[in-house]
This record gives sequence, structure tokens and C-alpha cells, in this order.
Amino acid sequence: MKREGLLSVAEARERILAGAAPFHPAESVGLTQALHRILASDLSANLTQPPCAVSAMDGYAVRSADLASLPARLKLVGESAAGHGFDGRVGPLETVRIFTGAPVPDGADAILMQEYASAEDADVAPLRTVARGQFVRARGLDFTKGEVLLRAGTRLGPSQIALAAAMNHPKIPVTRRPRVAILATGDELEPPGTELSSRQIIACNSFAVAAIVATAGGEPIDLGIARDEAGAVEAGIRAARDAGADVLVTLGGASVGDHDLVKKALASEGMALDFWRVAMRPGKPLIHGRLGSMAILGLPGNPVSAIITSMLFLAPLVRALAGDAKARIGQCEPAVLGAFVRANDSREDYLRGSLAVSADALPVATPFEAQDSSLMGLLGRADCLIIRPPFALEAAAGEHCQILRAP
Ligand SMILES: Nc1nc2c(c(=O)[nH]1)N[C@H]1C(S)=C(S)[C@@H](COP(=O)(O)OP(=O)(O)OC[C@H]3O[C@@H](n4cnc5c(N)ncnc54)[C@H](O)[C@@H]3O)O[C@H]1N2
Ligand code: MOO
Repeated sequence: MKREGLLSVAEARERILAGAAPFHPAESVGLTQALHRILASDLSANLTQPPCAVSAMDGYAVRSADLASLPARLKLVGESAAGHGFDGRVGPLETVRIFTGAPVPDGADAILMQEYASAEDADVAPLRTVARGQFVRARGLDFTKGEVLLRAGTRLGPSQIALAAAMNHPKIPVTRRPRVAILATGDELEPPGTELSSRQIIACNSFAVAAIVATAGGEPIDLGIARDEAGAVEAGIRAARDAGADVLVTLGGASVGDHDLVKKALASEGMALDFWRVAMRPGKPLIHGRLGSMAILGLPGNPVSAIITSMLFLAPLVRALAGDAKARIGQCEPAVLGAFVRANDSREDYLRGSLAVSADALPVATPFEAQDSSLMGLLGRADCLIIRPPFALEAAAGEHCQILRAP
């Protein structure tokens, strides 16, 4: 839906993702390199887990029928520890000391927890009955050899990496990381560590964008800072193409000022513009287009605007290009407002705020007083963005809202 001729946030995201055909050329990475990568092909188990019936508790391996009527006395005939086991067989009125993860010996069909046994030397008196199968993890309870447990397109988090390891894969096939070139623009910008004049500032945006790209599973390529001259910006755009970037992110120069050259420079290098400007605050002057096979995102220069638009548009684009099957699922969650918020205008608002726990199940999100998009000091303290849809009515503290957590 258009507002004041501007695209909505949802429509802008849809259009950015519509051009993102995932590429799948696989490479193989070690388990410690796999975090946030996307699985390139289905992964099946190389083994059955557990490989035999094992105990879920520390206690005694028993024949449940022996405990059907108590009191009873069992004779201790051996021990089964994890990684070892007991080679004999548990006969009637016999038991084997057993520990968590240890193989259940032949003849036994249940585990009596040690808390429910009174043992003296080789004499074990059960204090409770047990059901057949109690605390026995059957062979293959978790998975069996050949079973597909991770599908192509899965984003690999800690649990998925551990599962791949458990399935006995020392390496994992993953898609190529999308390459994202990052070009800052502006005569006032210098890299951190520079002695600045009173008219200069540090170019901080590239670092946030690179971190967001890396977290999304992409490979950031820092192209440095282009001065506010058409030739310099155009040279930066060509450098992105020469680096084989899948995405070029420009920073700044996206608005309407005389020195905002980025859109013109992109056009003169051959970009087909998809849209310019989104009904959001901050982040309005966003540019999207294509230059050959390269997607272009021209982000506003104000640091808060650049970071929020990277979270909302760049991160899902990187994930979609990497083939993440869930790239399109949003990350919003419910919270309750910690303070009154005014009625909103036509631009979707992303208010910076803090999060606190409450007696309620939901966290309390309180917007900061100041919301100017240059305020990095405040952004550094923000736990979340509070989303205010276009034309949202005023809302009191305690009312529900949607938030996006700081990445
Ligand atoms: N007349 C109008 N003026 C502005 C409008 C408008 O609609 N009409 N929009 C405003 C909005 S909203 C934004 S956002 C900014 C964005 O403008 P640009 O994308 O052209 O950004 P710049 O002018 O280049 O820079 C804005 C601001 O950010 C600082 N900056 C730029 N790059 C970096 C960087 N890499 N790291 C840190 N800080 C950076 C720059 O020094 C400026 O202070 O335009 C409004 N104006
Ligand atoms: O919309 Mo701009 O991104 O507020 O400062």
C-alpha cells in the first residue's frame, strides 16, 4: 500500500526479497565454522543413536518382574558404566549397578533409581516397584542410521551443529556466503583512530552493517569511504562489481541534498531503480535496485537509520540469498508498553527503547524520550525497537505492542 507515494515497510521488504534468487553452490566447512551458515543439502545420520539400549539414570539394572511384590532381595553381580557395559546376563533376582548412559545388560528390562534402593555389599533391597522399560532409552530412540534430520535450507545454530556432530559428520555442506560490499560516502567521514577536525566525524555505520551481514550468514567486504563526488562514488560502485559482490550497500547520500549523489551515481553505472523511499521512521530515503546481478541497497546515512534498515531489509536479503528457508519469517515479538506513546502518522515508526522484566509474562518496552536518528549513544543502550504501525492510535503504558530485539 502506498502512503504519500511511499512504499510500506512490508511491501519494500517483499520487493527486496522478490529479487533474491538463492544460490546453492556448496562448500564443506568444519563444525566450528558452521555457525549461521545454511545447509546446502539434506543431512542424514551416519549412525543410530543411542547405539544400544542405555540407562537414563544412575541406579540398578533389574528385571521388573523381580520387583513386582516387595520386599525383595537382589544379588549384585556386576557393574555397567558408560562406554563399558556388563558382558554377562542378569538372571532372576540378580541386578547390575548401572550409570547414566551405560548399556543396559542382557536380561534386565528396567532401571531402579539408586534413591529407591537400599544396598549393602552384594545385597540390594528395592524400595519401589518399576515398570518394564522404565528409564531405559531404547536403541535408536533419538535417531536411526540413514534418517534425514536436517533439511537443506536450515540455518545452523548451536543445536543444529551439535546434531550434525552427533550424526557423525565432522564437516557440513553449506551454501556460499552472500558477498556484501559496503561503501560509505561523505566528505565528513574518517575511519576510527583518525585525529579529526571539528568538521569531521567517524564513519561508524560500516561496522554495524558488516556485523549485521556476518550475523545473517554473509561475507562483508568493506570498500571504505567515497568522497562526495560523482567520480568517487562511481569508482566505489565499480569496485563492488569487481569484488564479485552479490549485494552493494551504500551508506549516506540517499536523501535530497545537493551532495546526496548516490542515486545519480548508481544510475550512471547502470542501476535499474526498483524504488526510493519507504514510509518508515527512521530510514525513509532507502534506495533499492539492481545493477546486473548485484542487488543494491542504498541506506540513509544517519547511523540509527542505517542500522535499522539493515536489520529490516539487509539481514533477510542476505539470508534469502544464502537459501535460508525461513528468511521471510519476521522476528517481531509481543511486549507491553512501559510509557505512553503518541498517535502515529503515516510512517511506520521504530522507537528505540529499553526492556525490563515484569510480573506479566511479557517484557516491558519503554521508548526513550529522544528518538533522533543521529543518536548512537542512545542506540547503544537500546534493547529493542518498538514498532508503531502507520496511523496507530495513542497508547497508554500497559497496552500491548510489538518489538524487535536489538541484534
Ligand atoms: N530536505 C530534506 N532533508 C532530509 C530529508 C528529507 O526528506 N528532506 N530526509 C532526512 C532523513 S529522514 C535522513 S535519514 C537523512 C538521510 O540522508 P542521507 O542518506 O543523504 O545521509 P547523509 O546526508 O549522507 O548523512 C546523514 C547524516 O549521517 C551521517 N553519516 C553519513 N554516513 C555515515 C557513516 N558511514 N557513519 C556515521 N555517520 C554517517 C552524516 O554525517 C550526516 O550527519 O536526510 C535527512 N534530510
Ligand atoms: O528517516 Mo531518517 O532515516 O529519520 O533520519
